[in-house]
Amino acid sequence: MNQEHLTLHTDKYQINMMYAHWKNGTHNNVRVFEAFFRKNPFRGGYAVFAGLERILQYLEQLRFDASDIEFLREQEENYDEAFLEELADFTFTGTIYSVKEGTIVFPNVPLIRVEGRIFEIQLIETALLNFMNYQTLIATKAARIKQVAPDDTLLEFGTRRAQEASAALWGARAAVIGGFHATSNMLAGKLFGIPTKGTHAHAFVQDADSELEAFEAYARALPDHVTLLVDTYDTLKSGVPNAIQVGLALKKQGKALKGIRLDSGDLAYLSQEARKMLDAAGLQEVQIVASSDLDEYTIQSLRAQGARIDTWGVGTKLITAEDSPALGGVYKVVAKLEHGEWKPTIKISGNPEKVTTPGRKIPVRIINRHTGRAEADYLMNWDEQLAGVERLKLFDPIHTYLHKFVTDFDVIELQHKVFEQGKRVEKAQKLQEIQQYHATQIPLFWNEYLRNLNPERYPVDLSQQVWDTKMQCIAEHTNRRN
Ligand SMILES: Nc1ncnc2c1ncn2[C@@H]1O[C@H](COP(=O)(O)OP(=O)(O)OP(=O)(O)O)[C@@H](O)[C@H]1O
Ligand SMILES: O=P(O)(O)OC[C@H]1O[C@H](OP(=O)(O)OP(=O)(O)O)[C@H](O)[C@@H]1O
Ligand SMILES: O=C(O)c1cccnc1
Repeated sequence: MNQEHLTLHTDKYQINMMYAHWKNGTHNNVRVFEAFFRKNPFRGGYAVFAGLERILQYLEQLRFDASDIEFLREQEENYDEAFLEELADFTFTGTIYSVKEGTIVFPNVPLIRVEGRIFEIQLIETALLNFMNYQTLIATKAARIKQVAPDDTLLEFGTRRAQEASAALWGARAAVIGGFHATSNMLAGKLFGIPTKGTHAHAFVQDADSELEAFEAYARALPDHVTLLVDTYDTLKSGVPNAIQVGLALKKQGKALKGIRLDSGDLAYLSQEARKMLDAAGLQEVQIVASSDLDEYTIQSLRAQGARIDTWGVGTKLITAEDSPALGGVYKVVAKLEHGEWKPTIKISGNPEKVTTPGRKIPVRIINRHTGRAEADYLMNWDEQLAGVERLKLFDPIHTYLHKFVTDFDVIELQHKVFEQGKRVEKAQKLQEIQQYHATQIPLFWNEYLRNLNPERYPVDLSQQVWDTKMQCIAEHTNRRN
């Protein structure tokens, strides 16, 4: 995926702003933008950050080629030739700090901080949010599914229903970050090193003269990986008995039937009955795979009903994030470099939740040493220090009278440098390592913040300095208006 040319994968207004800055001589001004989201998806309590790898690949290839320049010339007669010449020499020279993929994250925590020339860092907003928002959404959905079936095998089956190819591929990768074990998408397997898995479709059964012949033919071809789809005609009267016949024949050859797949009907009842039939035939090792519009709700219900399902194939509802189809991540300017100093900048809104938090900030996670659990995320100014602080006041940034003190705590920095003056400084991490890292995040949080249904709001607090700066900025703007 390294070779994708996505420079014009941006909104026209970004290029218009670049042009207006260039025309007015402000294009070299250095600014800081932060990417964050305001509301958790799926009415949940958290999200799982993903999308960074694609953002880094995109930034590495960010050049306007001759056809891009020609297209811009055609699209906008106001663009000067000298501007287009400037674009021909464009490279990204900014510096970026980011949360690691797989990190459990919360609303209003800066996930990515981008610093550099406004000319460059304005351009990348659209693509950066596109990648972050989609992949974070899918990784989160996957994590929610993992939560209800932590010890079962989870297969990503969504490609045919995904919103086109990139979503299928990067969605499969995001699903693995959230805890899925394998994908049916072969290209995702090849590109990202994801294990691939597959059974067969109804078409293969319909193509043969009988279900049994289809099963036998399939087992002859792939004797080491036979999972048979048993619901084409009648699951319990035909599919399972035929699968058992093939399973017993494979056993005689010293091989084994790996599984059967249920794809319709009452999956709780059918899996229980199929389990009994397989066990009675001495095929205890045969696994039961289920698919059919599954998500965390159906899987949880099926498990509560005592379904005997070992492996879940999850497609549409995962890859399209069906019940929460977009994450509303935003990219906001928070500081300007003026005479060598970072000056905070704010966006005021009638909606208090949309007022931005100004300043070049560092997000940290406060871990209680006694419990080993996270107390809150804490946003502080880049030049603030927590080393030596013994008693830290945490207060709610909206209802400031709500506060607590923490005394014995560790501090985890959430962001690290991934791009430095235009050079990638973060190597691509193995996907399995990202998945493992994600898994190690879970015990850091009380279950009340992570549970799927009606979770508590995890505290994301501001340091006194950041809060004071915000109030000052609001006051300055209010005074200017009056
Ligand atoms: N025991 C169960 N409890 C709760 N939900 C179930 C149970 N069994 C199946 N489901 C879910 O109910 C839905 C059933 O879908 P639907 O009625 O469209 O048909 P189907 O049985 O899958 O058949 P077909 O695919 O032929 O349309 C699916 O989302 C499935 O995951
Ligand atoms: O249900 P999902 O979570 O999306 O999982 C993927 C679905 O894709 C296949 O169905 P197919 O395209 O053959 O159509 P179907 O819905 O009629 O089974 C498979 O049999 C699953 O049912
Ligand atoms: O391998 C399977 O069973 C599969 C793959 C994609 C979609 N549905 C099922």
